[in-house]
Amino acid sequence: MNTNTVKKSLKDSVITRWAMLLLVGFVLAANYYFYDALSPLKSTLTKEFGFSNTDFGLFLSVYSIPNVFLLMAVFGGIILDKLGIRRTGFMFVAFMAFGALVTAYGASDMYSNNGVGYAFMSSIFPGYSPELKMMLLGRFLFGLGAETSIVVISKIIVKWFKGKELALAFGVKLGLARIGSALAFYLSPILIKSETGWTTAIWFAAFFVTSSLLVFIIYMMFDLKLDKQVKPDNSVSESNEFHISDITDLLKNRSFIYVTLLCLTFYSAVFPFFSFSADFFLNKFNLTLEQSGKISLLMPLGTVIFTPLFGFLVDKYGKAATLMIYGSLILTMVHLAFAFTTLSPYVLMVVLGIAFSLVPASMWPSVAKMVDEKRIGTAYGFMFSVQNLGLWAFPLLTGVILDYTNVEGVKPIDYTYSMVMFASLGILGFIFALLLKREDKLSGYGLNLPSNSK
Ligand SMILES: C[C@H](N)C(=O)N[C@@H](CCCCN)C(=O)O
Repeated sequence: MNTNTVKKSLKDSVITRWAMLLLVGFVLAANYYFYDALSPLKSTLTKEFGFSNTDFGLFLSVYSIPNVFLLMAVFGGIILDKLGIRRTGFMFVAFMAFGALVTAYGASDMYSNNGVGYAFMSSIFPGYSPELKMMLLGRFLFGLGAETSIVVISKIIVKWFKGKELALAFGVKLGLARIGSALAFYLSPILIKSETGWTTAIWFAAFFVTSSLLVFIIYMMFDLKLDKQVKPDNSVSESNEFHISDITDLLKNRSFIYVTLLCLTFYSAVFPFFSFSADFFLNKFNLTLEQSGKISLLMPLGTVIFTPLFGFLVDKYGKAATLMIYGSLILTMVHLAFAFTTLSPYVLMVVLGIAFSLVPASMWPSVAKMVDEKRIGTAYGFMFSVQNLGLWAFPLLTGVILDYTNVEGVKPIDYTYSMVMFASLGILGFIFALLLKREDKLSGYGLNLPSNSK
């Protein structure tokens, strides 16, 4: 045998590694679809179950509770680095599917007609409707699974693409996720009119997530095969002891702290805004639900094109740290324009899509430069838990601000103060992006260098 022969593995095949990306991209698209599927239904939920703005904010934010207060994304990341991709991925995608089904059940007639759990939910916290409580439980379980499954998928991308087209792969993966979001804003307003009743929109979303569990199982077979090729002794394949120093080392890394704070502020100005956006356009521009849903979906659709494009540019030319600064600045300007002008929401949503491509396409691959691959699950998990603090607090705060600054039942709802809050988050993100770039000159991680030069 020629010992100089370099053994090729599955990940050396371009077709196989991009096919893997499509598989996990499907799981991610289902995840994002469900996350957003109920946003265009805000007014329907008010009509059917009497949801207030705050109730709706609570429903959105409960997704983040397991990740912030139980540190599930951190534990998920640690479990991932210890148990490996297959076991952790299966477990958390299953949680996500179960949570989605429970949410749909909570909105269904089956449940309202004294179904399982109805009597119990009616007996606790009587100030809230039993439907809201069951849906909150479902979204809680969904959030518990969804965030860690994104961490798992991120590690899968690093596993197959590190040293190759990493930033492009992250960009395409995010593009697939955003197709899920865009589809939600397009399909939900259509599905609520279905003959089988408005809850069809939620059941469809829940079955989409459930089907992604099957797709993940297919991915697991390839993952196993790759591990057998790369590490013949599979028994030790991805096992890794967790040390508390894994977290303390991260906390001592200033670049990591700045990127985490940027992640917190930037995403808090995007996702919570996006969840309210259909209702915002409907109220500010006096549109129908379908029209406003179509404006909302322009942002994720824009990112489908721009995120892979910026990912490709970051791989080739670098400049990730600089692009994060531009992205935060554009985000701030768009929110100010939403607050104080009547500029075309179509144009502004596309511009927001550019901002929402610049930062993710540069930020996530940059983390892989700061952290050892063996600890990438812990690092992403930590970032997600911090980020979820914002994804918990800001939808809730948006709902509270709306209820506080508007008279109940009076239309149109005024969103100005909420938009100012989102713009302020954009400014904070801009400051953290500047600090990150300055720190990079000292740390030498080379965030502004092309992907294959580090
Ligand atoms: C919401 C979720 N925690 C998140 O941050 N999603 C990111 C993608 C994260 C990819 C991490 N490698 C997004 O931009 O959607």
